[in-house]
Amino acid sequence: MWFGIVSLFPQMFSAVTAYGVTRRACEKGLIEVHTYNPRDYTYDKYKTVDDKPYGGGPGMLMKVQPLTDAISQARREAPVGTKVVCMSPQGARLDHSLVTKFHEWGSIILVAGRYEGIDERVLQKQVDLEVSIGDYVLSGGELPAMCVIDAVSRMVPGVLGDIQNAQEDSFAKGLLHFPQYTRPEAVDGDKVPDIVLCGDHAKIRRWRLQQALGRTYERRPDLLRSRTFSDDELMLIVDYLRDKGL
Ligand SMILES: Nc1nonc1C(=O)NC1CCNCC1
Repeated sequence: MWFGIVSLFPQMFSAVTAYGVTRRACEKGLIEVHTYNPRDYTYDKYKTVDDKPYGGGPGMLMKVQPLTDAISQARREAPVGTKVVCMSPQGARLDHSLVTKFHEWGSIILVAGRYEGIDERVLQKQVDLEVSIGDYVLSGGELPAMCVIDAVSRMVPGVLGDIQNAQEDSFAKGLLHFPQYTRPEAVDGDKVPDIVLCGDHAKIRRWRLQQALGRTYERRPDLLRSRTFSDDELMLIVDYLRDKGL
């Protein structure tokens, strides 16, 4: 997977290239992260990348030319046809299906804006899709871009080492994750559920499915809206709710 990142703070991306799963993925050549700094595409003494908004208003906007030239350089180095995604609260919400789509693309250019925003003419002419990680405003698009890099990289075969992990990821199944436990078996009298210790993997799988279904029903019923349930799954949810006195 090829990532091109347009950002005024390329050093921030060491958070994904120098740590953990994504670091190892870079070292193994399973992912590539290339950065393009608009400030390197300025021609004035002060390397100006921002300016005041026409019509007044708070803050500054990122100027067209440095940003466009940085995106153009990313396009030149990217695989032919690589799409450009801008991280923005005005975008489509990032979810598992978008992450899957980005992985299927094989390459992506991510624009991480700063300041109040980006001149609309860049969005209209250069950006294929705006994507948001949530309904709140951050200081920059770098952290959202790193969320995309991390989530998409986990889908690349070999990155997690055990392909099952990605398939097991809760949202891969459209459900929240079941509760998980590790040693010790009891903490201040709080014991790991016996079912998890029983050694019967079929029973454990069934209990985990019930927990995932029940939790999703309780906490994120929106995720279940378009899901069709088997009779068995419906019974699992009913039993879950009964066990919790709901
Ligand atoms: N939420 C967000 N999901 O993606 N990007 C988000 C964001 O807040 N971006 C900032 C918006 C203000 N300008 C700097 C970038």
